[in-house]
Amino acid sequence: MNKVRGVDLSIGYSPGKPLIEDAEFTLGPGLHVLIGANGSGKSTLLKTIAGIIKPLKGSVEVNSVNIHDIRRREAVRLVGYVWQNPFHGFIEATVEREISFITRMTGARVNGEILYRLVDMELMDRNPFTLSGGEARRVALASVLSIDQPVWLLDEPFSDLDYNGYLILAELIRYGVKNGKVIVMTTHIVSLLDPLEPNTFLLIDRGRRRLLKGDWEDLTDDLLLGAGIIPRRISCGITI
Ligand SMILES: Nc1ncnc2c1ncn2[C@@H]1O[C@H](COP(=O)(O)OP(=O)(O)OP(=O)(O)O)[C@@H](O)[C@H]1O
Repeated sequence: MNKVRGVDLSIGYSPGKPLIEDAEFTLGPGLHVLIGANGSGKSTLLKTIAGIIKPLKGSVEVNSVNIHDIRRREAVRLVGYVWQNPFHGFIEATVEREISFITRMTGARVNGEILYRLVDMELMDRNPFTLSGGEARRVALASVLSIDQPVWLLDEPFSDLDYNGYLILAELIRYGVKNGKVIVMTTHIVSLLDPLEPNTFLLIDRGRRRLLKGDWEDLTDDLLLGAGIIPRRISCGITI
């Protein structure tokens, strides 16, 4: 069974100023939604779980392996991390090379169904830096997730997508959950996630530098507003 564990985990960029302190969590197969105000540390936590940033304290275990103790190519085979701004990750001159980079790096096989669902083949010869926001998002998702890792970390994956893109990604997340993956994704719009019936939420309490975990059904507008996150009923408490 796939599993991500945070053990006595403190994260951030400066030992004197952690973003999250002493977190203990276990995430099993299913969809887990990471929420928090701007700058609270969502991307930093995903990058730490992916093995890209070292924790200030403690460790991250993915399927019982310390993600910071293994080689980069092994970590990438285990955890697919799709970054927040698609253009920040592009390095190749064509979409085709961008998508095949991960197989050249890891030697892992591509799951064609994931790839072809996300990317229109007509884009293959294009320069990735010339793509529209939604096209770039789908290429970025395909360039990481096409090797079908057991753990997927998605940083605001629905940004830039139109309704068709939303449905394709939603279907991919359902496929991942059905196949026992641990999926952690961030969002600022929790109502987009309700149709996917997430298992849990992880909420970063910025003031206390804590990571709170709960069942998705228990994520109320009061809790969201208290943490500075957009509530489901957007009219709550807004005065313009
Ligand atoms: N490389 C870095 N060095 C130093 N500080 C950083 C670095 N990257 C991010 N930060 C800071 O760490 C804090 C958390 O950033 P992070 O990107 O994890 O937040 P976030 O919750 O994902 O925010 P948002 O909702 O705005 O995307 C911010 O104050 C940010 O300025």
